[in-house]
Amino acid sequence: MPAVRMLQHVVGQLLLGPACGCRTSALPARSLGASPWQIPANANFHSASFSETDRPRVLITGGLGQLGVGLANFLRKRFGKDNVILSDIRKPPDHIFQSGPCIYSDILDYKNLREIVVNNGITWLFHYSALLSAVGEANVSLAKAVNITGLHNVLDVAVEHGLRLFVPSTIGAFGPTSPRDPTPDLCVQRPRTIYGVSKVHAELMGEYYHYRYGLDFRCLRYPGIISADSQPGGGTTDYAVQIFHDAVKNGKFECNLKPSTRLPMMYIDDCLRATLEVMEAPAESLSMRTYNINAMSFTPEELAQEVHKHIPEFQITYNVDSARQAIADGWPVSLDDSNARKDWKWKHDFDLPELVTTMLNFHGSDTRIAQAN
Ligand SMILES: NC(=O)c1ccc[n+]([C@@H]2O[C@H](COP(=O)([O-])OP(=O)(O)OC[C@H]3O[C@@H](n4cnc5c(N)ncnc54)[C@H](O)[C@@H]3O)[C@@H](O)[C@H]2O)c1
Ligand SMILES: C[C@@H](O)[C@H](N)C(=O)O
Repeated sequence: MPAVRMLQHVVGQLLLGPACGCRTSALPARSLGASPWQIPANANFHSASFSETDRPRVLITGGLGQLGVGLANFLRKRFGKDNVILSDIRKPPDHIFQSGPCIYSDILDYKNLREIVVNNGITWLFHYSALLSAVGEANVSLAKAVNITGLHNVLDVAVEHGLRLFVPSTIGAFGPTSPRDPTPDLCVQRPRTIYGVSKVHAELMGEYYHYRYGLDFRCLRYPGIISADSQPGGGTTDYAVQIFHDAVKNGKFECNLKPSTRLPMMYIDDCLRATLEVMEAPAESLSMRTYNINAMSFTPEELAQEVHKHIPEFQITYNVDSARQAIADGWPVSLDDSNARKDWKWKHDFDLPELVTTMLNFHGSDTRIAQAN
């Protein structure tokens, strides 16, 4: 067989994969330089090579946003302070810098990402960098770069170094033509935000890399996440965090969504626990690689009523932001997370009353401290 045809044949076989449906181990071109078909004899790109008895060495990208610091604290309790590296392009406040390893990393810089993974022996990567729904619409070209090009860099580095990779998806990965109450794991996904489009892309690319290259990709679709000690980064569900700050500080809150806008929400402790649980789940228990997780759904009106039980003078007014409202109107009302509950025993702890009590206690005690000083 002439050399060129022989090469075409080899590449063709690699692209088609074995008839049995087993995973192929050809890597994307960037991982092996110019010759994608030169696979080393001892290549093992499955994270099964990672000994389950060892503690993972963790990198979190975009770690200085609403969720990353909480994730780092949570993982450090389990795996040790120095085994979890926070990274971001932002400068950390002193208390975060002193709480454990925290470094600069721009996910658009592939070489820098690879250097961090190699120099620190990273085995697990949590990819949190993103532009959220509202800020993404305000800067589509940056959102495309961070959410899509950044993801490509992370996928390639993860496959090249056999990492276990977690990428969060979102309720925003669904759109107005998806079934909305409840939204199943597998259904029409036609989001109308760049954020949603980039997250569907992330789900599909991660799953493609899993089946094509054996990447240990794991993904959860988070609801709107509510946290007490961190500020949200420009999403549509931000009102459900801000309401607690304003209720405690001013006794009133101006909401940018309509009173009847029902969305899926989750307290951060449940979100972080779900994230670790899916990362620690045995691969054979995962019947899919992207799961919905669900906790509670409420409207601004219902949230305000619950806050009112604790702060009787609390008042809510509405000044609807049409851009955010349009986004929220196309999102699910609740997620069907029965697959997560069945496969890896997911169960949420916080419903609306516990959420509100916890959030107000947190802010209330802060306020008392502030007044005492
Ligand atoms: N917060 C939620 O309600 C929610 C819900 C669903 C999914 N998620 C997902 O969880 C992840 C974390 O969310 P979050 O709320 O912490 O987001 P956030 O907006 O608060 O933080 C994102 C971080 O990414 C960083 N970043 C931006 N460009 C970067 C770059 N080029 N390189 C490295 N870092 C960069 C930002 O500096 C920021 O600190 C995101 O992927 C988000 O889509 C969040
Ligand atoms: C839902 C979630 O992805 C984010 N909080 C947003 O509103 O954009």
